[in-house]
Amino acid sequence: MDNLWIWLVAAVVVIAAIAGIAFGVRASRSKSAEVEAPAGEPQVEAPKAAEPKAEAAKPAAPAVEVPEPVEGRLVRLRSRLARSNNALGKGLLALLASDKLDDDVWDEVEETLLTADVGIADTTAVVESLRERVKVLGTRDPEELRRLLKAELTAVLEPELDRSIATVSPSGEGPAVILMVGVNGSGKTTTCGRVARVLIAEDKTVLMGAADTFRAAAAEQLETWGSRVGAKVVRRDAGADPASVAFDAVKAGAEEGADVVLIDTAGRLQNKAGLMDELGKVKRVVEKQGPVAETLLVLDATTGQNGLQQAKVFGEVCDVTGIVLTKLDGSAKGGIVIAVQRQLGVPVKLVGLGEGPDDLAPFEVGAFVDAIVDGAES
Ligand SMILES: Nc1nc2c(ncn2[C@@H]2O[C@H](COP(=O)(O)OP(=O)(O)OP(=O)(O)O)[C@@H](O)[C@H]2O)c(=O)[nH]1
Repeated sequence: MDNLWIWLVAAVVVIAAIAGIAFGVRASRSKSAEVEAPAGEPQVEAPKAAEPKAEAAKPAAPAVEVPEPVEGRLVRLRSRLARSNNALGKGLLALLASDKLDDDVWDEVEETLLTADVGIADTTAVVESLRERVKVLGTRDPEELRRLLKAELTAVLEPELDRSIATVSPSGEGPAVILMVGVNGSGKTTTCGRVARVLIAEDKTVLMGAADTFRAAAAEQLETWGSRVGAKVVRRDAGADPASVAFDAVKAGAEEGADVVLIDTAGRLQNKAGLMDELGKVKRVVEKQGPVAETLLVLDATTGQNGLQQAKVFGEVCDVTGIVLTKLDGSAKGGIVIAVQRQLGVPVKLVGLGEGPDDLAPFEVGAFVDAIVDGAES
């Protein structure tokens, strides 16, 4: 009997020990699972051993961005324009509000416009017309003076010019080809990427050609811009003939039915004859497949008079149809918009007001003048 009790107790102890070990293992498993799951994230079930490995290793497809709508961009970026050109509007309004509007004051108005790079001919035109109207109306009311100043600036900015970006080929067939030209560092590659976003926001299909084969990083930079919005980029090795890359890009664009092909070219100094000839060749070769729809000259607004000289030389080499003024957010010389339009006889179509992907805005005369004159108050 005693032996039976001893056997019974021993059996209970053994069963309890086995149950304890099993429970311990389960508890520690679930604990380690808890530790592995990042805080705040839902716990994901561990993949079953039978699942194929390749599936787990597959990289996630990059998300395609939806660019910001184009309409109203300049209004959104107005504060940057007003901030960089605060002195211009403020200075002009302060002068017009002087007790006595005599010759000295008008000389100062002229000086302020010239300092903002408005250019001699337009400065003279604005001052003469403003002076005449103030005299005829006999007004000294600040609101009336503000209105007159805005009207004069608007008039020299030629609001009637067509500032749209061509998205149809002049031949009516194949993609509209847009060439991006300018000196080194003016922002051509960035502008190519940002124009692609502008066009994609307007439901166009875009392909880009990396014909800047001179700067090794330019093609990669362009590919990054393209991949963000799902636009294909045609590129070749560094040092390849830019004209042949441009040709291939236009061909690929035609084959794929793209609406627009944007060609990024290498930055060139306007006084380097060889490079300028090369640019002419890019254009000629592209035109074997059809006329170029648009040649956009990308100018850095901070370069002032030098930018005007660039505009002149590029205008002679490649028939510029529109100007993109970049870095206006960093320039107090917003008057360059007026001067460069006058110099080339073609409109400023786009302005860059920051380094963000959607900080490129269609140029609107009204919003620009408002930012410069009214921005002075903020
Ligand atoms: N603040 C500001 N920076 C800009 C703007 N547009 C371009 N940039 C900057 O200007 C720099 C030069 O731009 P890129 O696009 O590389 O110039 P690029 O003309 O292609 O240069 P190259 O290939 O050397 O001729 C970059 O750091 C851009 O982010 C703008 O509107 N505002």
